[in-house]
Amino acid sequence: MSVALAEGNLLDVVDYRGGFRGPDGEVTEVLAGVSFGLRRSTLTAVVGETGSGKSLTALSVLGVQPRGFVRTGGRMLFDGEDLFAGGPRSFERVRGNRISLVFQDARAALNPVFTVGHQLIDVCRAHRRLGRKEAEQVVLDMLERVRIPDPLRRMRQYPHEFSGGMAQRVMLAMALVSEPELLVLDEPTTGLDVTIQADIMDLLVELISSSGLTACLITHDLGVVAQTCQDVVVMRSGTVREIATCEELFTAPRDEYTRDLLAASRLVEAR
Ligand SMILES: Nc1ncnc2c1ncn2[C@@H]1O[C@H](COP(=O)(O)OP(=O)(O)OP(=O)(O)O)[C@@H](O)[C@H]1O
Repeated sequence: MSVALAEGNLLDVVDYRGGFRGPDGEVTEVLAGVSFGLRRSTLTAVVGETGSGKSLTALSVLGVQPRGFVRTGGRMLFDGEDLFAGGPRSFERVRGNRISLVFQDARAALNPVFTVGHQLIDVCRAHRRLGRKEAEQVVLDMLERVRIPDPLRRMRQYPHEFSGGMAQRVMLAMALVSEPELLVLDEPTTGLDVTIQADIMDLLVELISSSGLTACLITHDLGVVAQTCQDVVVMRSGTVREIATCEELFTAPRDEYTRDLLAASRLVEAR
């Protein structure tokens, strides 16, 4: 599926292709021409069955594809600049800075030997020119914004002292402390209790709308998509099957695969 580049998109993924090299040296394509755009200040969901290429696409936006992945074509236009054309340096310049990633396993992403405050302050100072005291204040404010109770005490604690939901809030704070323009969220609430998932999604929606962020949410949960997202990209087998506004997708899906996906999700809900 091809898309016209829309004026004003923060990110355009254009005919992005790639795969993994097998023992015979041949590349087996798992992304077979992915194209979609992210409108500014909009939350876009990327949905699709397991193995459809959602995570690989998301990781590629940050230039952190898994070892063995080979790009065979396509462009990644961030704010008009083709990140691939500039090589690894282009990705290094924007990663963690203008583009942040939150993924599923928050505690695995935190370093167990440093306090949470120490890690957040380090990230803050790596991306913003702030003195230690100023960075501490920014981190404290951010922990409040992600609704961590008693943030000053929490800053002195280690990751193992945080529950899964609280650790995910810390990851959100870490992603936001550099004031990114684009936030990529890869299954950010999978593995958490249902009520905590809902809390985190509420928080995300509030942060996104209050800060004008552009965000891309990879998820299996169509219920979450219906409640939170404005745009939806449906992927299957390394291709984009449908791009629609959330309203269009749920009321008048155009693609047969989208209709199957919606029907399967309703079956799960009905159980
Ligand atoms: N490191 C790897 N080595 C080989 N193949 C891989 C690797 N990572 C992903 N793949 C393959 O690439 C394809 C796309 O994977 P990807 O993780 O992007 O799917 P996904 O849509 O995010 O799935 P899920 O919803 O299960 O996370 C799959 O067929 C997967 O098996």
